[in-house]
Amino acid sequence: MSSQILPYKSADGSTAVPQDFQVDWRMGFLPPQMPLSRLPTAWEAWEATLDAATSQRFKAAEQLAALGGPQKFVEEKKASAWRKLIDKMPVLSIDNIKGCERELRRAHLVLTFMVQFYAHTTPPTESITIPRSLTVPLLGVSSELNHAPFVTYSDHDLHNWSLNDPRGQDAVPMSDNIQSQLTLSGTPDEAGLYLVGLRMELKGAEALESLRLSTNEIEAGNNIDVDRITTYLTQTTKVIQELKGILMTTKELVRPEIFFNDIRPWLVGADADKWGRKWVWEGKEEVENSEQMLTKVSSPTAGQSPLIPTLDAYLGIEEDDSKSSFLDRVRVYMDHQHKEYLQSLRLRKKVIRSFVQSIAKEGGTNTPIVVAYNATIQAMKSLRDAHLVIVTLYIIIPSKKKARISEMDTKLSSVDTGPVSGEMGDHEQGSETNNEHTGEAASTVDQVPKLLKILKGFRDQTGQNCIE
Ligand code: HEM
Repeated sequence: MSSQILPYKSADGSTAVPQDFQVDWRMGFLPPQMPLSRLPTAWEAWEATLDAATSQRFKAAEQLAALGGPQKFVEEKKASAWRKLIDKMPVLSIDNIKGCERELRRAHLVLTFMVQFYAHTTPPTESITIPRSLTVPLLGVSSELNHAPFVTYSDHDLHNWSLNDPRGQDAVPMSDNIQSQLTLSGTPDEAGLYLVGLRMELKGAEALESLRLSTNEIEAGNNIDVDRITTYLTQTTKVIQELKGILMTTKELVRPEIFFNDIRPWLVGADADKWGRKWVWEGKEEVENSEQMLTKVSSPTAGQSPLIPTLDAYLGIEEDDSKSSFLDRVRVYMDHQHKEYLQSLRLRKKVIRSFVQSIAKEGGTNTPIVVAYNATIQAMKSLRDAHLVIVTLYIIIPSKKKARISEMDTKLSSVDTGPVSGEMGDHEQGSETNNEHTGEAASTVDQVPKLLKILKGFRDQTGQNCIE
């Protein structure tokens, strides 16, 4: 497949030719080549140990907290046996995959999934110590990739797919032919969750291309074809409307209670442990710059996708302080080329918007290009409306329900089944906002107004960018 790197201007506005920003005209932020489904045999120990975890369908400690009796005992025993395998696993060298992007991406996915299995099957009464066999290669791989040493949207979506029919790469529409490779919970709902992201990335690539072409034409500055740019904007609007439709298919593919109870607990960050434990990373001192890397350990979220912020940036949507600080927080989890690409667009002058504004000044807001631009802005606002519906269904309602149930349990029972005394106060790495990603019930219920305020703020601010 041919891959085209998008033209790029550096932050100071000078033209620069990127070596590789890994943005493909057809795949958008997905890699144009199918991600590896297995590492070479030298790293088979990792693949086999991950297989052992996925095939046993472990339950996370948070899920087990709701169980009792023999079932809980059996679950804890089988996960503990698996963790012992990891403890004994040798520290495999990554020297032979240095410089090999696909191998490094697969290694990052495999290692971060094993870290999540290891940490989240550790009973609440024990501390979480990620063994050297995972810490050292994970930090090494992350350093090579210049990526956070934690599971990110880039892992579970961008670099976690295969084609149902590899021969149908061109014959079958990609979005019908694509599926995710790995899940943590083993549920079809988790595969569905990742599929929605994959389909949005694929569809979104079409809008990125239209906006790139518009920007280039305006920047070139000679004989700008206003009708053509109007058409590009109309095409972009249509794509954004389709993105909304894809986002809403979450309701068909993912059951809210499965998301909240079975998927979410596996995706909780190291800075948001339910029992306030601080994760220990054994062997981290063996890897240069590990302390700095290990500050990037928050829960993954589709908010880490560069797609929507890149569309915002191309359209010149204003960022207030809240939006800027949100983007600054999530961009550290993006693939570094995507992060740089997004950053360059955010810092660049608003090429399309300024052009449309200048036409509106002369010709008024009924000019076709102004009408087309405003329709695109409205479509972005409407996409955010749909996202709010999803957040309400998948996080807000279930977290309120869970909080109600635990409140009733507390009233009914005098037995404390919660954290071991003394553990709660040790939440050193935590931050208020980190739980928002996965909707950690106990705290999210208190944070619901804040989360809604932020997301509604982003939605309303988008709408205010219509040219009047
Ligand atoms: C069940 C599905 C989803 C849930 C529960 C969900 C939840 C959330 C939450 C809680 C936030 C705000 C807090 C944070 O990330 O720290 C957020 C933000 C965001 N999410 Fe989602 N999300 C879902 C699917 C998606 C998908 C598929 C996309 C698109 C690729 C997406 C794009 C975004 C964006 C761009 C933001 C930043 C806010 C904005 O720009 O308006 N989300 N999401």
